[in-house]
Parts: sequence; structure tokens; C-alpha cells
Amino acid sequence: MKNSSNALYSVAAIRRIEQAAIASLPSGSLMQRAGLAAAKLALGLIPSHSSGAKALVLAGPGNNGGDAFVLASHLFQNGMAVTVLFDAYPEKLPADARGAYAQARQHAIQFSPFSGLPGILEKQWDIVIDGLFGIGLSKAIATPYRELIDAVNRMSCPVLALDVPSGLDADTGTIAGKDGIAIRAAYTITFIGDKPGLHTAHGRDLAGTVHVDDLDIDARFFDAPEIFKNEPKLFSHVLRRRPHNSHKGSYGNVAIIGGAQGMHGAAILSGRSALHLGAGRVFVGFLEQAPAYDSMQPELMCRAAASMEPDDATIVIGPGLGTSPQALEQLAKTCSSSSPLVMDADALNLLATRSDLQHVLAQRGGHTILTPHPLEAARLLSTTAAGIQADRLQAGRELARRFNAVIVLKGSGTVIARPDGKTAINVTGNPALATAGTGDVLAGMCGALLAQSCPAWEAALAAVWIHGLAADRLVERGCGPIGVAAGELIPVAREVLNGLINGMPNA
Ligand SMILES: NC(=O)C1=CN([C@@H]2O[C@H](COP(=O)(O)OP(=O)(O)OC[C@H]3O[C@@H](n4cnc5c(N)ncnc54)[C@H](O)[C@@H]3O)[C@@H](O)[C@H]2O)[C@@H](O)CC1
Ligand SMILES: [K+]
Repeated sequence: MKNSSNALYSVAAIRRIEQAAIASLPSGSLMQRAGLAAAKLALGLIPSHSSGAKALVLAGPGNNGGDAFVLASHLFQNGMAVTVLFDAYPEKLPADARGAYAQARQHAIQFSPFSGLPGILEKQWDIVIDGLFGIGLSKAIATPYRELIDAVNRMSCPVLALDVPSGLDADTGTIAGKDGIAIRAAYTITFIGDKPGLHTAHGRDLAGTVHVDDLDIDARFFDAPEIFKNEPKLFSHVLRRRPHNSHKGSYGNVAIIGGAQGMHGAAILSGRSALHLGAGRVFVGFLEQAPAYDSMQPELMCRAAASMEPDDATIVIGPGLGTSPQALEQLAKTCSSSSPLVMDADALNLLATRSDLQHVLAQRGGHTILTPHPLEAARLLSTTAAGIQADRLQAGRELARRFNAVIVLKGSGTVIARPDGKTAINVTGNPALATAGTGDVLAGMCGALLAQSCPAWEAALAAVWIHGLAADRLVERGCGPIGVAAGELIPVAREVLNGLINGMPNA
């Protein structure tokens, strides 16, 4: 399973792999490999390393510190001036780390306790290595490590974290403990396998660019992964080139239901998005007075929602829906239809208040995708947004089980979960998406892909990935992250989808 390069492993899974591998190897081998791999990466990050560049290495009281000692020895042997900040009892280090400490002590590496920090902070460093805590972190980081991390986070030189930025929970991407603190790294080299917490919640901000080194552990020790980084290889098999002999009926109908008074724009955005992601026909159903047409996109067919027959279309319900009795009526009609379905925004807020509809939804056949942001997810699970963010993977999986649906839990590192527990974390996208209407665009994209016969899991993965990449392209072009309007994502998302399909090998 090692060759699943987009696999993500929980800390429990990493521990199982590590223990099995350690038992088959001479003692200390994995730590030696980890320290060497990290040193090679660090040397590559500092072009001037041969001319006495300066490295500050932070070493903690466990095996993460052990990795740091091995790395310190290698950096020294490669001509760097190395200072190690270490403030624990060497004799209390775990065995492998103690060995690595003794090894480092044989070199002219400067060791300093934390009391030496003020002088150390005045120096210019070419790189800081964070080897304080890895997957053994068990509580919030407090004094004296807190002050050290705070100081390092203010430094301008690059920080390379070993395994996990210290203070970050490798499973959840949260900062451990109440009032905890974590290293903000520019790079993280993570060992054995990649970890979900590096890619969701605070993970993307704190881990920087993530490198994975499997420490050459034999593939037989790796469990079959259940969590993946979202990549086209998870969904591209359902994307199809268009045959010449096809027509609009070949690509499905999408019916958007939303657009209460004052919120027409949300439904329109969703409709435009569904159109540009390839739906054959798009209807937009408005709760009250429907506009005659969308003058910027006259291809959309604007109707009164009550007059629409949802059974021959993929339904996207929620954008601008509101929570009126008419909205509830539409939601009830939709839940009992057998059409492929995307539920977003107020449809989710209404659903949270109606256990009868929740039951109908969980029983319905057909493909269902729910796209909550953390607050909507919190309402569905009767908790708080903070409760959801404390463990986004667990929340996504719980929602998927409860509603028998594919869940897209939005946020940094969007979590896509399905009822059997398989979970993906999306790593495209950026803060340009933190603006009104981007959720409406995403819901329309999910609808378009469902309408073109993608199964719900693949449709959700593809939509989230394309949506994020569209935002990344806008930023690359200098159009963001500040001030991107949701509608700007749509033509770029179309470009991304066509690029994906055009780049596929001919079947
Ligand atoms: N055992 C091995 O051979 C290998 C270990 N590896 C490294 O070892 C790490 C895991 O090592 P450990 O299990 O020793 O764990 P860590 O080194 O991550 O941390 C555990 C130590 O930190 C203390 N601690 C935890 N949270 C604290 C907090 N908030 N404040 C103060 N002290 C705290 C614990 O009491 C313990 O002493 C991995 O992340 C990885 O870097 C890798 O080198 C792979 C091989
Ligand atoms: K670390």
C-alpha cells in the first residue's frame, strides 16, 4: 500500500507500522534514516550550506528530539555551524534518542539550554529545525517550550519541522490543548506516511510544504489506507471525453432550487456554475417571483420552484433558499424524490430542525451529496462549529454515516467523507474562497457532475478539487486571494475540467 502516494495515516496507524518495522530492523535504524532524510532536505533548502551556514536545531525530550540529534550531526558533517537548543535530561531520553544525542555530542556542535535563548535569538540563522515534539505530543505546549515556539514563529528564516510542526495534532490539524501553541513551519518532512492533520484545519497554515519520507519501510508493513489526499487519480476514471454523436440530453438536467426574495443571486451563481461545468440543461427554481431570465446568462431557464418537476433532473437545493414554510415544502419534496441530490446552505439548516426529513434522506435511493460548512455541520450534529473543527475527519464521517450521503465538509482542507468511512482531504484552494457565493458555485459544480452520471463520491471529489484549483489559478494570475468574486471561479473551473479531460489518455 506504500505506493498509494496520496495515502494519509492516522497516528495509530503510523505507530503500528513503526512498531512492526522497528521489530525487523537493527535498533535505531529508523531514527538514523529519518535524521538523514531531514538533513538532506535541509541542506537542499540552504544553497550556501557549504560556506558555514548556521542552523538552529530545537530538540525535545522524545524521539522527535532523537531525529533532530541525528540531523544535527549530519548538518555539522556537511560544514554547517550547528547550535542545538535542548533543555531536558539526556539520561531520560528514549534509548534511540539517547544514542543519537551521544553521537551528536561527539561533534563540535554547540548545545544550549533554553536560558541561552535571548542571545540565540539575536543571531541570524539560515534555517531553524523543529524537533521538539512529533506524534508523541500529548497535551498543550506550555512554558518553557511555549516561549521558545513563540520566539521561533517571529523569526524570518525558514523553519523545517520534523514529522509534524510541534504543537499540531497530526490526526486533526488542531493545535493541541486549550491555549496551546504550535510551530509555524515553511516545510515539514513527515516520516513513514503522510498525516491528515498536516492538511486540514490549522495544518495547511502550520506545516507549509509537506515532504513525505517513508524511511524505506517495506510495503508489507503498511495498512490499507482509508484516508487519502484528494487527487485526480481518485476521480478521473469517471470523467469522459464527449463523443461527437451526443446532444444536450446526453449531459443531464440540473434543477437549482433556492433563490428566495433578496437571495436570487445565490441560485443564479449555482445555475451558472452547473452550466459551465457541463450540464446539458439548467433550470433555476425560485421560491417566490422568478425573474424572466438571467440577462448575463440567458441559457438558464428561470422558473417558479413550485412549478418544477424534480424527478427528471439532478437537484441542487439550498442556494439562497431561506427557511420559510415554502422552503420547507420544497425540501420535503426533494428528500422524497429519487433524483441525484446536492444539499447546501439553508437546505441543511432546515434539515437540522426536522428529524422526519433526516430519516427520509437517509433512506432515499440515488446519489446524495451534502455540502455543509462547519456551522451547518454543527447544526446537523447538534454541536458547535468549534466542536466540528476539533476533529473535522470524525465529523465528516459521522455525518456521512448518519445521512447515508457523501459529505463535503468545507473549510481549509475540505473533508470529503462517505458512509463506509473512506475519507479524502482536499489540498487545492486558498483563502480566495473565503467569500460569499463560493459555496453556491461548488454546489452547482457537484450538481453538474452528478447530472453527467458521475457517482456521488467521485462527483464530490472532482468538484472540490476543481473548485480549489480554480481559486489557485486565479491567485497565480494575480487576481487573488483578496477580492476574488465567486462568479470568477466559474470560467476558470471550466478550464480546469476541460484540461483534465483533454489530458487523459485516449481510452
Ligand atoms: N521510534 C523511532 O524509532 C522513530 C521515531 N520517530 C520520531 O519520533 C517521534 C515520536 O516520538 P515519541 O513517541 O518519543 O514522541 P515525541 O518525541 O513526539 O514526544 C514525546 C515526548 O514529549 C513529551 N511531551 C509530549 N507532549 C508534551 C507537551 N505538550 N509538553 C511537554 N512535553 C511533552 C512526552 O512526555 C515525551 O517525553 C515521531 O514524531 C518521529 O519524529 C521517527 O524517527 C521514526 C522512527
Ligand atoms: K516537530
